Amino acid sequence: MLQEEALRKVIGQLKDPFLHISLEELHAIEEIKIKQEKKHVSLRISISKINTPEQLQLQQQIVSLVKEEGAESVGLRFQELPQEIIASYQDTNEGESNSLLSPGNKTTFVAIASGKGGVGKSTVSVNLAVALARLGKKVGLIDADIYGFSVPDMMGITKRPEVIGEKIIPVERFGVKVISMGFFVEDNAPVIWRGPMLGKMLNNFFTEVEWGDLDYLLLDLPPGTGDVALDVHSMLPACKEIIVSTPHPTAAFVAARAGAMALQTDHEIIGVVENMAYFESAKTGEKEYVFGRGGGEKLAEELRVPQLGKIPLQQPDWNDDDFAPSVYAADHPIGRIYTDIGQEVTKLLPVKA
Ligand SMILES: Nc1ncnc2c1ncn2[C@@H]1O[C@H](COP(=O)(O)OP(=O)(O)OP(=O)(O)O)[C@@H](O)[C@H]1O
Repeated sequence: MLQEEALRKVIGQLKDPFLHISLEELHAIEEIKIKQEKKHVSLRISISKINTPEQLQLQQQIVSLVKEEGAESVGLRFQELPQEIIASYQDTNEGESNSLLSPGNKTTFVAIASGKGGVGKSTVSVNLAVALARLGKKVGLIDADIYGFSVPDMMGITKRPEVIGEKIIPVERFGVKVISMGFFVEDNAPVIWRGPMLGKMLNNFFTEVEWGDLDYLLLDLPPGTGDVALDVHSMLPACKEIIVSTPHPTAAFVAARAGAMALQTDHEIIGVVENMAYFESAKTGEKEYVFGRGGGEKLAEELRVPQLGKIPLQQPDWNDDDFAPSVYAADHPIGRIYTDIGQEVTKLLPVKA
């Protein structure tokens, strides 16, 4: 009697002729159908390149192994492995050539920084990433706020990244490819690692993650001017920066410190976003400047950069079917402001050809 499990085992040991990785590891055996009475086995197998002499050779090996298991006839169909899986193995085989950190890479890095916590830096990072994706750009987002990761929850991500071969596949949400420390700790446990380990973790986010082609990779930095911000500065010398502040003049003063550090490390600041700028009454349309006024202007002036936008105080309309607590819909007034900021970013930092 022909057994599917036994067939999977013997075929799984064969290797993809180009990647030299076993079919089992590649999850390449897509389908096995057995007709016991006719002793017929039909198979569907994925490989990295089809219609080649190597495919023919593999075909012969499979047919003879299946016959050794007792089959009298074998039907075999090949299909191509998904591109991201092929790329993930090619990357590890060909070293760092496709890495985001390699010199020829066309991705523009944009770090979102703030002088202190709680000003809405993560909210801005998430919504700017979504806005750029809505504008048709290929966007990645690294939640580099390694101690205080919040991006997965904010975007309503419940999945965890898949690991294929030696590569991590980012989770895609609203068209944005996301990686967060939150994916790699159990039960929301706080992260107590220190400097060097964190630097390594961040490095892994660049080298071990299969990002594919990206126009923009946004980094939600931890607040302040700590280790991780420094690591980003040294790892990504060409990284651009957006500074988020609240309108209070003191907040702007603290944010200027993050700005000063960016300048010291030659990171170009492209602009300032003032978050929680005002509260607009739904009834009268009157604006109340709850957290003060003028901080964004002051900061922009001090750093000699434009203000990219002012975001009022308001929560997104939560949608129970597609819950993402911090993502504003495209037609929400704040969603539109983010689209404008996204457009401004694409003008200041055009996609590299
Ligand atoms: N424009 C806004 N209107 C209403 N609530 C907001 C706005 N921006 C941010 N918030 C809320 O403020 C809180 C802090 O925001 P967020 O986590 O983005 O700040 P953060 O600067 O990244 O903080 P931390 O650096 O401490 O992680 C969150 O609860 C968020 O939902």
